[in-house]
Amino acid sequence: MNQPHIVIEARDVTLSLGKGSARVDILKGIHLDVASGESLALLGPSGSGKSSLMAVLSGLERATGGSIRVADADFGALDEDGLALARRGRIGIVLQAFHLLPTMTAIENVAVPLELDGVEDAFARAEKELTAVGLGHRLSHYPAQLSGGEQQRVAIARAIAPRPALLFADEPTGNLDAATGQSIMDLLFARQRETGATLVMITHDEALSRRCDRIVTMRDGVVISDHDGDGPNGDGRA
Ligand SMILES: Nc1ncnc2c1ncn2[C@@H]1O[C@H](COP(=O)(O)OP(=O)(O)OP(=O)(O)O)[C@@H](O)[C@H]1O
Repeated sequence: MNQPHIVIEARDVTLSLGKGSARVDILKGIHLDVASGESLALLGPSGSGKSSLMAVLSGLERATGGSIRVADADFGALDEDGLALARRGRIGIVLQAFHLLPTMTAIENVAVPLELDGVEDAFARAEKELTAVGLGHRLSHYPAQLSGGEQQRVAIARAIAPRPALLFADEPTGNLDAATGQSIMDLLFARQRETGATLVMITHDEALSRRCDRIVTMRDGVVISDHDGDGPNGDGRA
């Protein structure tokens, strides 16, 4: 069998903020390989460093030490512009607060970033993505006219529309009721598998984490466990 392609390679990654007595060591030597197409849940108590790890792996924040390669880009060797370019089209992010632009309709929220990236059929693609998440009848609605679950579906469509190799999600169901959260996760997993994207998802929900191929647990800035979940590429082994 072929070796899986590694899309995230983190080696001894550290993140410290502040200087002198104000210095806080947030990530204390993270070693992580994530294979293409894998879904990975990041679990851990509040303050354990999950969001910080996601920020450095997605190129939003620069690690203090160690090395990070994502989709064959060496993040340590890139300046801010290079990091922005490396993220563009390769990395999609879905956050707990949906961060839709309130003055734009659903279709504009998805299409305008595509247009800025030079995609020619941006509106046609946005319509297709919104239809795929069940919002074909809500294209011209503004975020304020949509429910929380619908807004999160727009955010998912927007993150997936550029066909990123990597999808990061930070508690994507945190603001939704249980039933809506469940349907959003069904959708996120379905779209992730259809597009072959790798998914890294922060969650506090252990049941949800088990739906991923792999569960990585952090505590106090380090990984304390890494095992298979029940997702199609994991086999449920502890
Ligand atoms: N800008 C900052 N300056 C100082 N400390 C920070 C900063 N950002 C984060 N921290 C600290 O780093 C630690 C890790 O934070 P992080 O947000 O990554 O944790 P988390 O596991 O995602 O938590 P949560 O589940 O509550 O979102 C926390 O102790 C936090 O207070």
